[in-house]
Amino acid sequence: MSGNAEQAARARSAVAAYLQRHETKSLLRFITCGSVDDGKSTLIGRLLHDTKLLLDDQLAALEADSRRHGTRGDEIDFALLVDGLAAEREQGITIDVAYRFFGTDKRKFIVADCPGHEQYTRNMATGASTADLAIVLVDARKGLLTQTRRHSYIVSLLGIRHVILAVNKMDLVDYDPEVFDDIVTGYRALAGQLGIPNVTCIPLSALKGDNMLERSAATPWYQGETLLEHLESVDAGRESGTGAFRLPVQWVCRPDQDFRGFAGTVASGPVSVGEEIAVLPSGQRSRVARIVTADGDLQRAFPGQAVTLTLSDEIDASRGDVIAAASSPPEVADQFAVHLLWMDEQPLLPGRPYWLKIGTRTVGAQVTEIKHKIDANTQDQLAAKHLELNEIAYCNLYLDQPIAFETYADSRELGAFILIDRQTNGTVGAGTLDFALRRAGNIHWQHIDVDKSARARIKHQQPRCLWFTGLSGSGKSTIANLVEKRLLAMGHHTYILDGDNVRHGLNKDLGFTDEDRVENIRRVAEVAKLMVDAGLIVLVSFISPFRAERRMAREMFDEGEFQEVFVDTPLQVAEQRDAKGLYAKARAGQIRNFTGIDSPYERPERPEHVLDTVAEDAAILAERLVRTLLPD
Ligand SMILES: Nc1ncnc2c1ncn2[C@@H]1O[C@H](COP(=O)(O)OS(=O)(=O)O)[C@@H](OP(=O)(O)O)[C@H]1O
Ligand SMILES: Nc1ncnc2c1ncn2[C@@H]1O[C@H](COP(=O)(O)OP(=O)(O)O)[C@@H](O)[C@H]1O
Repeated sequence: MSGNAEQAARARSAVAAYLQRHETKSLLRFITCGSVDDGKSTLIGRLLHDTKLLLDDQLAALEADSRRHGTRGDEIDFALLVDGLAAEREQGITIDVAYRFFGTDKRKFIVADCPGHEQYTRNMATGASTADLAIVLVDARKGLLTQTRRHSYIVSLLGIRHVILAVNKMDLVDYDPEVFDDIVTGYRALAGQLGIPNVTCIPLSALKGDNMLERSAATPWYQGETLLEHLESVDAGRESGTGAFRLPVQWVCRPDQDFRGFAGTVASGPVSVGEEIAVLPSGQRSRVARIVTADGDLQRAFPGQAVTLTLSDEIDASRGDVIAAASSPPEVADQFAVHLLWMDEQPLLPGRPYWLKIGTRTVGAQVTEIKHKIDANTQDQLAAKHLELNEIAYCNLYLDQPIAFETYADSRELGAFILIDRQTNGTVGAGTLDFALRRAGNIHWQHIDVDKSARARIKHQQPRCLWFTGLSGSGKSTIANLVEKRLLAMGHHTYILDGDNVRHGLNKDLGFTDEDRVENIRRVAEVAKLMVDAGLIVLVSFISPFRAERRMAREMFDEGEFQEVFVDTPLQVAEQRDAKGLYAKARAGQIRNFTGIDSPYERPERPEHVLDTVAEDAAILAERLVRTLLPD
């Protein structure tokens, strides 16, 4: 195991042991937002230390560390306690969130601490996604800053309804109530704009301990709760929308013929034996026969419990389905308006296929439109064609299959999703479902009696899509042209879709930015699919520079129907040929985003055919390709 993995495993078992010890107390998860300069680390460190429930070994390590590196003489430097951030690798992405846990007589706490740096929006979103409350820290001397606004926006976006505005370093402004009041007035206005319903403002000095655990004599004008009092007493439980039973199926347990159980964690509930349920998205109904757990059967199960349900009817449900109360099942849809936070170095391109994971379900997904991106610092809405790392946008999202869902306002389990890159399997985005754009049931697939094989039969051919990819001037059009002539001579019914031609009509609105190329390929792949459905042999001749879109095109077709033909001509050679004079123009800076010059070409990894145009003549390559495709 790597150091990180070991650290993560240790942290997990420590968390589990801790939670068990404090089982009967309610749990508050919170996040702290602010920077080290605001005194964030000192605040968390003091909370952990002064509640005296800091794990002993952590404390020992801290005292040793402080003596070695501390900046405060013999005093313990609380900042050291939280600055060692645990790097967590989640789906291939490094997220710096440190989780700390502590408890008092009244409550147990898990605090997520995220770096406050501007670039770390994604870390903050990760920490905030499970939190019930956020402490937003401001330095009394500086007041509200751009980052205060950014943090509060992300807090509101992720549905946190309780904020403590911790006005820190009051000792450095002589505990002046006017300073505090001004900051509070400004923040209440901001919270109002962002729709954060519950805000509690506390004047503090984390360093001196004022109003942390005990009321400070230095702020006689403050009558409210101390920070710890508030954390212990606030009722920040998330009311789930309907509170109706939901269980996303994690796996189907089938040890023998007689037992079939659906295992998962109850997302909302409760659920009882005998209760009528519906399985979504199929809509089949049944009743709960048994609620099985490792410690025996239950009559009733509650949110957070891991259970296996058996049903009284033979019903098909698989991983990713949702079992729900039949009286109020979640909706089913395949198009949504969403808020999306982009977390990858590679930009988000509308039309590019990703995997979407929601609850236990994974489906194909595309952002069909970016409505606008949102400046997290100002909440201004800006036009955007793509999204960069840490950008947030309001988008339309389309899924390959309908899913059971709830809006994020109603359920974090069934209303929050992540996007996963299909090549790298890394998490590239995270978002919340705002509402369904189209109920899956509204547009039906029209059944047509005459099908692809009937159409192909009268043409005496097997419909195919020959997908030629390669640099401009590599020889795609030349060879496709020769192949078509040859096929026609053999009596086949064909059609060529050539980039240059299609860009004069169907795709004349598109240029050569990455996002326009993605859309260019998406459209031509859809057209090619229709033509194959019509029974034709289609030759597509597009640069199609990105693997993701060629893969998307491939996945639209049946097995063996799609044949990728890589016209493998080195850039140097294509540039030398320069049949259209475009390379010369690109080198002279007259054309921007030219493939191979200042726009990438991703070589195919496993094409069905590779044509070496340097070694062989176009006619020979075309002839060989036809013979390979149609050996008789
Ligand atoms: N910036 C830039 N980059 C690449 N190509 C350019 C550009 N500007 C114009 N052209 C001409 O457009 C043709 C490529 O269009 P495609 O639709 O095949 O391109 S892509 O698949 O969307 O990348 C391409 O045709 P081919 O040379 O036949 O490939 C060029 O003639
Ligand atoms: N072996 C070869 N295969 C294909 N084209 C070749 C070959 N050798 C030279 N060429 C020349 O290269 C150019 C390729 O242009 P074109 O077919 O329009 O490329 P693309 O469609 O990939 O942009 C043509 O002028 C063609 O005559």
